[in-house]
Order: sequence, then structure tokens, then C-alpha cells
Amino acid sequence: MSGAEPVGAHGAGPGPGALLELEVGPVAHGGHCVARHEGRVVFVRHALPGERVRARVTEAGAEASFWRADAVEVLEASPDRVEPACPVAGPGLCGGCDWQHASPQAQRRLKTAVLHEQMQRLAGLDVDAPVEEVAVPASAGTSPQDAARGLGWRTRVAYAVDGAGRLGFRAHREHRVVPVERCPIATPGVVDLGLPQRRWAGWQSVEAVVPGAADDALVVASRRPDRTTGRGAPRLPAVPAGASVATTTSRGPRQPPGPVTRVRGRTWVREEVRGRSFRVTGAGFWQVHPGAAEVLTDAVLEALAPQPGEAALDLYSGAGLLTAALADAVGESGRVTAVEGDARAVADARRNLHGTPGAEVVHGPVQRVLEGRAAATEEGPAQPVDVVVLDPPRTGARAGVVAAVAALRPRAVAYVACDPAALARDVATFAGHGYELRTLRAFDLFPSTHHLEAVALLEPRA
Ligand SMILES: C[S@@+](CC[C@H](N)C(=O)[O-])C[C@H]1O[C@@H](n2cnc3c(N)ncnc32)[C@H](O)[C@@H]1O
Repeated sequence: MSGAEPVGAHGAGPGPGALLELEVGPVAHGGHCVARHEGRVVFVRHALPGERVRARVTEAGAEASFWRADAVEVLEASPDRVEPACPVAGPGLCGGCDWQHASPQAQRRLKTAVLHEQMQRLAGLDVDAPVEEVAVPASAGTSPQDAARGLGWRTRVAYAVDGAGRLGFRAHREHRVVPVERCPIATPGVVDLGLPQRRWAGWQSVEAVVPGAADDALVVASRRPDRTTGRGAPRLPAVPAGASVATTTSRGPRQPPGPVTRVRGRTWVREEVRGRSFRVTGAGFWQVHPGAAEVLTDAVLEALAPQPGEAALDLYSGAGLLTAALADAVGESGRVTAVEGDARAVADARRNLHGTPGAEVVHGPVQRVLEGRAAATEEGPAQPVDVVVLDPPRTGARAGVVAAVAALRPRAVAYVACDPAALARDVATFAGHGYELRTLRAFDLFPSTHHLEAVALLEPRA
């Protein structure tokens, strides 16, 4: 390994912009690979294990324990390298598709390696869960060639809006919006809406939701709450007839979104899974891969094997996808309690589960609901829970929720995770409460990106 350019002032380290020649080592969590420069770790994006690259430093400092860099020139290419389908899937450009330069088979190998490494490092477990390919259903209209390349699978696309009103995506670890003309991982239904071909000045973000048939498309434009009326209110550009249009407000990523207001058509879309129909309002949570809902439902049911008459908890239940599957499995003699924090998702779930015997939806933060339940059972007989589904957001369930779930002593917990690090941390916490990892499956529900989805089964230690 050699430094292509001298290190920065006083030998403290290269500043951002400096070029390094790097031998690229193993893949790491988060879409980059690990290299070393003068003994220091460099996380390199747009590279592949085994490559030799010239990389531009993007973040560095004398005190930093590691640096970040983007590979800008490949000096020796990996056999796994392919030409990215997207013109903005490159260094300093769109931050979304970090693995488009790897073949789909290689992407799955990289994700498998990351999951293995995270489970080993954070949970102390040596588990192999080869990331499984998931077919894009024919209803998405994606060509078999595109599907095989990891393209044309995303049914929900949230664009950011730049200062000129153009749609695009944020650059990696930057606020800057990189405009796009056409996102190749989006389904044809999303692409055919032609939203990037219009100008959205004054809007903050625009989400296209096209579950299957294009006549069920919904466009949700979001603005800051202070830009709602009068001269500050932005204008909506024309959207193809047939698509529903709604607006909402957003204060920021950790704030609850404002109400969804109908402009044309409906404020929701319909998702069909295993013969059931689910209504999902606005840009509310639903898996973005059209094969995901079915694959994850099957994996959860396979892991838990819920029996008629059992009591189930579905934590972080969204619009009730897994609640419905659990309710069908435990039957009329069983019961399922869903817990969800987003008021709109709760309203959707209550509609979606209407007429389903034994299913109830509780609105509130999971931890508070579980603590309330524990306090109530101190005064009366404890309500037994046989099986639990945990499907938290990216940050994971965390120690408090894990402890509260373990305290219920369910016979099985199915943990659905979109972040291997959060999963591994929570699995380690479960171990401290006497629960062991029994099975782990992983699915490639986000091709072209470093993301994956996993389903873990935890059971009490014998
Ligand atoms: C990954 S989604 C899972 C949704 C659902 N299980 C599904 O498969 O469609 C996570 C859900 O957790 C909800 N959520 C996030 N934090 C929460 C919390 N602290 N308490 C309750 N729900 C929460 C979100 O609103 C979202 O619906």
C-alpha cells in the first residue's frame, strides 16, 4: 500500500480532497469497504474487496480514529465489478445505491458477510445466514433483465427537492440534493409518473407510491408547516391523470408528520398480501420491495409457528400486516395485540383488521405500552403471551423494550430487522435475559444498496 499524495500539513494526515492509493480489504457495515493507510482505517465507498483503487478522502482529521474516502479510479478491478446502471451512482453523487457497481450475486455475498461480521462482533455469535434473492412480482411490470440486475423493484420513492425545484436524492452524508432524471431501482409504475420531469419549487420532498397497478398510484408532496397558505404556499405541478395526489407537512425526520390532505383521488393506496387487502395512508410505512410483505410474513410465521388459541404481540405493527397473519394463525380462540406509535398507521391497522376476531391495536410507544401492561398485571393475574413479533425501525428495539419483552417470557420471539448492527446488539441484550438465537434468515429486499432485511427467531434458553 502506498500514499499517492503526500500527507497533509505537518504530517497530521491528508485533508479532504487528497488522493490515496489503497488496497481494499473486507466489506464493512454501511456500504463501504475497509482499507488501511499508514496504519489508520479508511472506509472506502464505491470500491470492492480485493481491488486497488485511487480514492479521494472525504472526511479526515488528525484526531479522527478513521477516515472516509470515495474510490474515484479503479486501478485493479474485482471480477465482481459491473457498470452501474445509474449515471448518478458514483462518488460524490446520489447517496442511495452504494452497491450498484457490484453484480447482484456479489451484493448478496457482501451483505451476508456484513451480517456475519456484525453478529460475531456485537452478539458474539458465529452464524451464517446467506442473504436470499427475492423475486420482483410480475405485477410490478419490471423486465426480467432489469430484475436480474437488481433494478426496477422500488414501489415507493421519496425524492428530495433542490433549490431549483428539481427532484433528486441526497448525496452520501450531505444535505446536498443530486438531481435525477430517472431512478433505475424504481418500478416502471413509479418511473412512468414522470415526477422528476416536473418542477416542485417550494416543496421539501415528494413521494411516489405505486403498489402494483399504475392506476393505484399516489403522489404525496410535503412542505414545511409555515408554507401552507397564502403567498408562501407552493404550487403543485401537473401529475398524470389517474394518480391520486395529496399533500402533507414535515417539521423534520424525528417529528411526527402533519395530516395528509387530499388534492385529488385518494389519500391512501391498497396493498394486497396473501389474499388480504391493506390500506396504507399517505407515505405511511410499508415495505418498499413488492415481494417483501409476503416473504417476511412467511418467514415470521415459519419461525414462530403460532398455534390456534395462542396469545401474540405484534410490536411496531404499522398498518397491521403481521398482525393479520398472526390473527389468522391463532384463530378465533387466540388473540393478537398490535402496538404502533404512529396515529395514521393505527387508524389504517384498525380498518385493515376490522372484523378480525381477537385482534386489537394499541396506540403508543412500545416501551410505554409494555410498561403499562406490566404495571397492570402486578394488580391482577398476568396475561400470558406465547409469541412476540418485534419489527422496530432502523435503530432497533433497544435494551428497555428487549427487557420488557423478555419479562413476558414468550415461548418465541420473531425479530424483523433492517439493520444488522441494531439486530446484533438487541440479540446480545436478549441473551442477557435468557433468550438464544435459534434461526436467522436474511433477504435481499433492497438490491443495489447495502441494505438487507433479516428475520431472527429467539427462544428461551433451555
Ligand atoms: C419497520 S416498521 C414495521 C411495520 C410493520 N410491522 C410492517 O411490517 O409493515 C416500524 C413501525 O414502527 C413504528 N414505530 C417506530 N417507533 C415506534 C415506537 N417507539 N413505538 C411504537 N411504534 C413505533 C413506525 O411508525 C412503523 O410503523
